[in-house]
Amino acid sequence: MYIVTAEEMYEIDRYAIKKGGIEGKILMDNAGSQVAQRIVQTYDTNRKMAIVAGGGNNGGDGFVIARYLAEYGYEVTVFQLVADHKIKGDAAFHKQCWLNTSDKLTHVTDSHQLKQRLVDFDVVIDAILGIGVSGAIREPIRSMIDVINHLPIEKISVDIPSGLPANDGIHVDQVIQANKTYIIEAPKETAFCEDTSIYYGEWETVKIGIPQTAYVKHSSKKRWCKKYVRATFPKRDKYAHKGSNGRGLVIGGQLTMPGAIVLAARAALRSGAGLITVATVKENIPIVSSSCIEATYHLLPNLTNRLTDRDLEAFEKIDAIAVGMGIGREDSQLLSDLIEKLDKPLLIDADGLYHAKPLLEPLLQHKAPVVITPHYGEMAMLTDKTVPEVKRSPFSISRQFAEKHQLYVVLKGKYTVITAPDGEQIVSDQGNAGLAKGGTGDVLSGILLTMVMQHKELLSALANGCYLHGKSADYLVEEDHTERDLLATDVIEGLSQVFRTLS
Ligand SMILES: NC(=O)C1=CN([C@@H]2O[C@H](COP(=O)(O)OP(=O)(O)OC[C@H]3O[C@@H](n4cnc5c(N)ncnc54)[C@H](O)[C@@H]3O)[C@@H](O)[C@H]2O)[C@@H](O)CC1
Ligand SMILES: Nc1ncnc2c1ncn2[C@@H]1O[C@H](COP(=O)(O)OP(=O)(O)O)[C@@H](O)[C@H]1O
Ligand SMILES: [K+]
Repeated sequence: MYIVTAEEMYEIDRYAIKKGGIEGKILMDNAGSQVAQRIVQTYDTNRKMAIVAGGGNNGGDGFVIARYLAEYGYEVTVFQLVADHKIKGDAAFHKQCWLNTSDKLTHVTDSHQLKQRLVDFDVVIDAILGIGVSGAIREPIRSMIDVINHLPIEKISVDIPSGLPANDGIHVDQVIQANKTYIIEAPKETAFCEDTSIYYGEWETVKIGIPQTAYVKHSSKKRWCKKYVRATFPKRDKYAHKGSNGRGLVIGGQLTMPGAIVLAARAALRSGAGLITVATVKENIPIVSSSCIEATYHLLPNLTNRLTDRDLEAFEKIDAIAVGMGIGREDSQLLSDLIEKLDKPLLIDADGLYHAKPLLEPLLQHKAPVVITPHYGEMAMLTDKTVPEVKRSPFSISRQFAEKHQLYVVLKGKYTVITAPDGEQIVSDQGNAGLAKGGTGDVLSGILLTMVMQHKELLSALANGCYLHGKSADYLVEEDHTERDLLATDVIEGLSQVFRTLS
């Protein structure tokens, strides 16, 4: 499934109209009829339907929905919230179609009037504003949205809750709080931003006949799902040996944080790595090795000094490195040596990200791919922004950072946004609030380390890793655990169930 910005959606519409030869009027008819069909499946015909229509094409969809719902036997009234001259083009065409068969059209000019009218209805269908919204919401629409939000009736939004922009990063002013949104064709960025997804209520997409090629050409973002995982997940070679499944190195684990590397190493092994070496301080090894006996160990005198020739020689055999889990924030030369002296794919997580911040220049010169896996707080630190700023613009901030520093960014959260250095993005929305616990990020790093070693294409490697992590948590919560008791170690054990569903 593709995710779009408003600009991309307009390009996609234009492509369907110009190249596909499907007229805008037909697309609008398809949109309205598809939404109406969904409504029919949810509500009895004795429910009174109010459609609130604005002046753009979203309002046009509203007129089409009215016509189809009336055909299905509902009592429908359209409340037109703008002056007649504002309704143009395809929307005016469909308004006329409605008027050809019905006289149920009421002009409403202020919010008091709207409130009085709507009290008699069971469901309000919000076709006020679509993806063409810009700037602060103007009166009287602003107060009308407020009135609708305060009415105790079901609210169904068409394409997007009115008032909400499609793109991330825009200040949200006044928005319909929908119970359900029928999104036309492709979800917009704001459906995957923590601050704005709430306005959509539940949502589903309706197809209106736009060809897939339009998305391939004009969208740079996908929502990752099982279909993509199956298509990109590497097959395990029957004749594989441990060397061919990837030799990974996990570096980290201060004396106070040995658990972080245990989780990462075990997750990497459970994800199918051939060999995992843990490089940590001597005192940690008895603890770590008793929890992860399959790994091998490399002693570091500390996590701050430069790497010795002996270290570098040992690391030469490695296919990829994950560094930073439980490494602490003391001044350290370790990361700069890994960047300068080894040309291995490098995944940097947790405290490693604090060490990476002053090394963004050398990281740009690193000969192998670099992946960073920040949560919102770490991303705010890396970009000198605040957490609310990152939350408001997860797509644009990740893209700017990935393009500028030529690295892969995995911005973790309820919606994890994965960005390639060329700006292509994937959203992974598997997982649940059971993952909101210390250690689950370390597990993700281990899984991603293995994925990086086993895939040819890195963006799908990272997306597949996030899918495995989230899906494991989802299965565990559906069966043996709850969001409350789920632990990071459980997520490692749950991986086998996810792998089974992929074969
Ligand atoms: N081929 C197409 O173009 C299709 C478009 N569709 C619908 O068309 C919508 C987009 O249509 P439009 O581009 O006409 O955009 P809108 O329907 O969002 O309408 C934009 C109009 O709303 C008003 N407006 C914008 N910002 C405002 C603000 N801050 N305060 C008050 N009023 C404001 C302006 O008068 C502006 O012209 C989509 O969301 C979707 O519902 C569907 O019908 C499917 C096909
Ligand atoms: N509410 C949530 N829904 C889905 N996934 C979540 C949620 N909260 C956290 N996660 C996931 O859990 C992981 C937490 O990582 P992180 O914050 O780095 O934890 P830690 O560093 O403590 O191990 C990320 O993969 C994130 O996407
Ligand atoms: K709307």
